[in-house]
Amino acid sequence: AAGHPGAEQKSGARGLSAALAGMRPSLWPWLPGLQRDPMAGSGALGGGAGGGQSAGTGQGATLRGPRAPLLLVVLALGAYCLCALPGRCPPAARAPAPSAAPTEQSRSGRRPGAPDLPVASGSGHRRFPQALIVGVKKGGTRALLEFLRLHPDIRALGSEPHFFDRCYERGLAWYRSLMPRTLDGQITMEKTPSYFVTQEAPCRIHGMSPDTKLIVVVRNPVTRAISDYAQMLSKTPGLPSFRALAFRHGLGPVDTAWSAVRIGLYAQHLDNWLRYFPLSHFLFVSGERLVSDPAGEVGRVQDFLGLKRVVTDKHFYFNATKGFPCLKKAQGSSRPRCLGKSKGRPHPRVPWALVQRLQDFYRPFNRKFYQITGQDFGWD
Ligand SMILES: Nc1ncnc2c1ncn2[C@@H]1O[C@H](COP(=O)(O)OS(=O)(=O)O)[C@@H](OP(=O)(O)O)[C@H]1O
Repeated sequence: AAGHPGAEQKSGARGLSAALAGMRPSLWPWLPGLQRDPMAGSGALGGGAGGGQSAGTGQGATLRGPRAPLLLVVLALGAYCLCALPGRCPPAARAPAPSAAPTEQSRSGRRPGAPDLPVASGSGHRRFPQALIVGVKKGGTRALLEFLRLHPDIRALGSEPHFFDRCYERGLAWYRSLMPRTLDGQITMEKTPSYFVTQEAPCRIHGMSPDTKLIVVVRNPVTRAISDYAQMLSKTPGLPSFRALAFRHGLGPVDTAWSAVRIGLYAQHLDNWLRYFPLSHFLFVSGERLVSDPAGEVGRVQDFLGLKRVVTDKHFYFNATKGFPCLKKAQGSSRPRCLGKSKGRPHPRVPWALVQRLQDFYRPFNRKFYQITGQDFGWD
């Protein structure tokens, strides 16, 4: 059911993606010793195209030999599997044309003269998103999207398409076919939190449209990591303890190879995005304020999108049972609605000493993030 939090597509087949993803380490000038790693284990998959290239590296001699067709079939199958495994990519609204290089016009998503895909039924056109919620996982991305959907000038995809991380081979025509129809002046949006930590995502999104507006919901990286772990635990009850995963050998240094830790290195991920987009294309939303003052944060997002502030405090109430703000009326309904059980899960208890160690670990990254964004998120 599109639009329901339960409809979100979550990670899968990570091993294959990880195996295919290329390694791109690069040193951080301001934090010597830390490397930028691919996010293969974090739900941030290095897209199949890159994977295909990695898998093919060094195979030049073989490709010219008699096994070349077999190898090509294997590579094509691998790339196909990355996007075709059940539950990984949402079905297209209708069969799209095979992937083709987009024209300048089709990239823009704003239909400057050239026709969009023909309208089969309903009104409006399916367009590329002009704005994306690109992260972060467990930041509050679902809440933000559901709040924004109340705005009449926003049409958003309910599920996470994972196009720029997992399904890129399906092509831009396929991606656009997933989008809801919009009338002129309406904004198309989608959210996939793993984009923020996907090495290839900024370049790919820039290729779709360099005008794309990018929204990042950030939350204290320590709480975020614990929230991430709570989600993992709900899916895999026998998981090792938080301590065992977050610290090497349970006692040693913080393990940045663990996705729940690595996702919180916001400054490091942002650095990759800033190679493709100027800072003015970003809006950073505080996950904490989204809970304490949802109308205020959604107000900032509406301003950023150039929309009238239609969603205001009159749309929210605080649900004491849930412990979160909820909507007085959900989109397309006259009834109140809170997010589902997967949002606002109880967190496992993590000893205070470990929390402190993680806070200390993240402090320089947080400071760098505040410095780049010009916003103090108050995590330290
Ligand atoms: N209004 C409202 N209702 C419920 N939950 C809310 C709300 N606003 C923000 N949050 C916080 O959103 C956290 C989940 O973040 P995401 O939606 O980004 O998670 S996901 O990456 O899509 O799985 C979720 O994290 P946990 O509390 O750890 O479950 C919530 O804290």
